[in-house]
Amino acid sequence: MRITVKVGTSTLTHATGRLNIQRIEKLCKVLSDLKNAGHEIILVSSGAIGMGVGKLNLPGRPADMPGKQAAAAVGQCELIYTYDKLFGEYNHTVAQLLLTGEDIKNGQRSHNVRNTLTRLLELGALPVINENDAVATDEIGVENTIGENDTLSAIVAAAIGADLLVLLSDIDGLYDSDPHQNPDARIIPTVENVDDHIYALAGGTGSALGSGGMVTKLNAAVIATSAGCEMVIANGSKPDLLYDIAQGKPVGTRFLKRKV
Ligand SMILES: Nc1ncnc2c1ncn2[C@@H]1O[C@H](COP(=O)(O)OP(=O)(O)O)[C@@H](O)[C@H]1O
Ligand SMILES: N[C@@H](CCC(=O)OP(=O)(O)O)C(=O)O
Repeated sequence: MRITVKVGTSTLTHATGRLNIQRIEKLCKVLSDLKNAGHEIILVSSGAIGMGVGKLNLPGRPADMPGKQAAAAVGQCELIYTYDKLFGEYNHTVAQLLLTGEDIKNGQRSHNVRNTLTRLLELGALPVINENDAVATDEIGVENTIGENDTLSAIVAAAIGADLLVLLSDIDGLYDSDPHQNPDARIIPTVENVDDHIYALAGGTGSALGSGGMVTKLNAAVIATSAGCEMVIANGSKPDLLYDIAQGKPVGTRFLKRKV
């Protein structure tokens, strides 16, 4: 299977913004193993701004655009260095792609991105993708904000014909209301159609370092499932779940392919 995995900031970093070493080590180990088992893996990783916050010892996520861009420029270095090191331990070769909205929207450039990704997979490399936050302010999906990787990962999954998109978050899946607001919230195991009723369940981000919340994950589900790619939201604190998800076992929330 061709699997795109998106990992959110809250999975990769502690509340301080510093790298969660145990978490990222486990994630790289499982992804390496899935690759060894014959799956093609594309990783869309957030965390540049979060890690920049940690590395620059900032008190929190910057509110202004230049502050976010500077944090991203610092944090992206640490992020890709860490992936290169950890995947390298399992003999996997990492490739970095930093994309802007223009790279995805513009016909020729999106064609170039698709060609590059396809060739990297043919070569056995593991593409690690993030938005080019240091230069892009016109991010994908929403105007005047920076970096929204839920949508980016769905666009990538659709463009390269992935079979499965997994969004690893700080929560087990889509609930019938935000569990951080409502302790009685219940998880929804399967979604057949992302309609207004489903959108009405989604709230914003639950952490200081995350950015999208559930709404952007539902936008991603629409893009992925319309392109024939199933999508699963699962808890990134347990990377082992990826084994079950790849086998189609019930984990988190699975969004089924749209029927045509
Ligand atoms: N209906 C819902 N079900 C689950 N989580 C929800 C819901 N509505 C809002 N959320 C919030 O979305 C958060 C996950 O998104 P986000 O903060 O962007 O994290 P990440 O960076 O890991 O993607 C959850 O922690 C939760 O607080
Ligand atoms: N591109 C940004 C994060 C974008 C994003 O969508 O963040 P998140 O909600 O943590 O997945 C970064 O690397 O910091």
